[in-house]
Amino acid sequence: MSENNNLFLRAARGEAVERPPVWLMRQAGRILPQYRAIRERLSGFKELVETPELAAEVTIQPVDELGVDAAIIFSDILVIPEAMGLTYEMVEKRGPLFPEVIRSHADVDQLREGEAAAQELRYVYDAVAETRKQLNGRVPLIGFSGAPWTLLAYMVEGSGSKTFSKAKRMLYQDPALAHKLLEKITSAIIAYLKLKVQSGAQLVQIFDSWAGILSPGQYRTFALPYLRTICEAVSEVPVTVFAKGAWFALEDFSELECQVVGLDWNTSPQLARKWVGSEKILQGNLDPCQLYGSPEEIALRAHEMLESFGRQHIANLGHGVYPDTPLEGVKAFVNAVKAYRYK
Ligand SMILES: Cc1c2[nH]c(c1CCC(=O)O)Cc1[nH]c(c(CCC(=O)O)c1C)Cc1[nH]c(c(CCC(=O)O)c1C)Cc1[nH]c(c(C)c1CCC(=O)O)C2
Repeated sequence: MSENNNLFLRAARGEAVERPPVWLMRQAGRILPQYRAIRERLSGFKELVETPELAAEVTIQPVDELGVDAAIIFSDILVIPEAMGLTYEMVEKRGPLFPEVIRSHADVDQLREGEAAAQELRYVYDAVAETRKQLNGRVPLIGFSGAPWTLLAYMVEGSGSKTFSKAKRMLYQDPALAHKLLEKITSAIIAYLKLKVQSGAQLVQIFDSWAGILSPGQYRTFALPYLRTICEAVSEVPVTVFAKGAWFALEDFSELECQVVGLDWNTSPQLARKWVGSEKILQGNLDPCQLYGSPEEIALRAHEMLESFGRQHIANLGHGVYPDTPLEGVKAFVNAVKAYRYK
């Protein structure tokens, strides 16, 4: 079947579409039995990320299995810290771990930045090119990166955390050090995203997963200026900014040079539209836990969501799909969106 579906890109560019496109954050992963089968054969998560043929294979799995309108390249936001010089480990059932973390100006001085960092990630560009080749126009391919603040959070904290208090402590005790690190991260992200686009990524999404733990003032100081720089620098393709928990910054996002703003489930579509303004496309935002419900209930809630967003919308969950979500629930969501038509 060689169907060419560019609904997602048309919607992201603000063109008129017959229904909203649908995809899910974290669609390539443990919800799919096909993914788990490949994962079990391998030494670990990093082997999958660093082998372009395998990364391409799992990137395309949700397109085949779920019928989503976009693919997102299988990788991780932590490849950037690693390219800068901080190796990460993915510990089974516990998540990311950085054996070495950033504590001082000397630590930051040693990190690679910009093009030098981005050149370390050849395996990602190869995976993007391979995926585009195999997709052969079926659906557009999304590239992504972590946002500067979220990457700083991992590089200073060293692992996931409820509070990220070590990372936040740096913002209060040594803001100059934080800014120096954020600048280096930002230059690496920009070079990385440009190479990803050159390799075939057709839209890029910036994940600011830990936006919601900053106060509005801190977000304006330590996150927004760097997001602005990235959005201005990456003008080749549409850009999506997804800052989880940052409802307080939605008004600021209206001024970013991005086309799409991702929303978590804590924000109502109406309020988001009011704050973000009429220009941008909104993406989201069903509660991932809704997919534990019955298929009928999921279809009903998806329909309600689509009605309250109206046009200029890309359907998604409000965060990544949880690994233990029944496939039946995921499919009920995707199919409900695909059955919808704008009036
Ligand atoms: C914060 C963050 C990370 N990684 C990512 C984010 C931002 C999105 C978000 O807020 O959820 C982004 C990411 N990570 C992964 C993708 C792949 C593409 C997709 O969305 O389908 C994407 C877009 C694969 C992955 N990244 C990871 C997995 C699971 C690892 C496995 O297969 O064993 C996958 C499929 C591991 C990972 N990677 C990360 C954590 C905290 C973990 C452990 C928690 C978990 O297990 O989900 C860091």
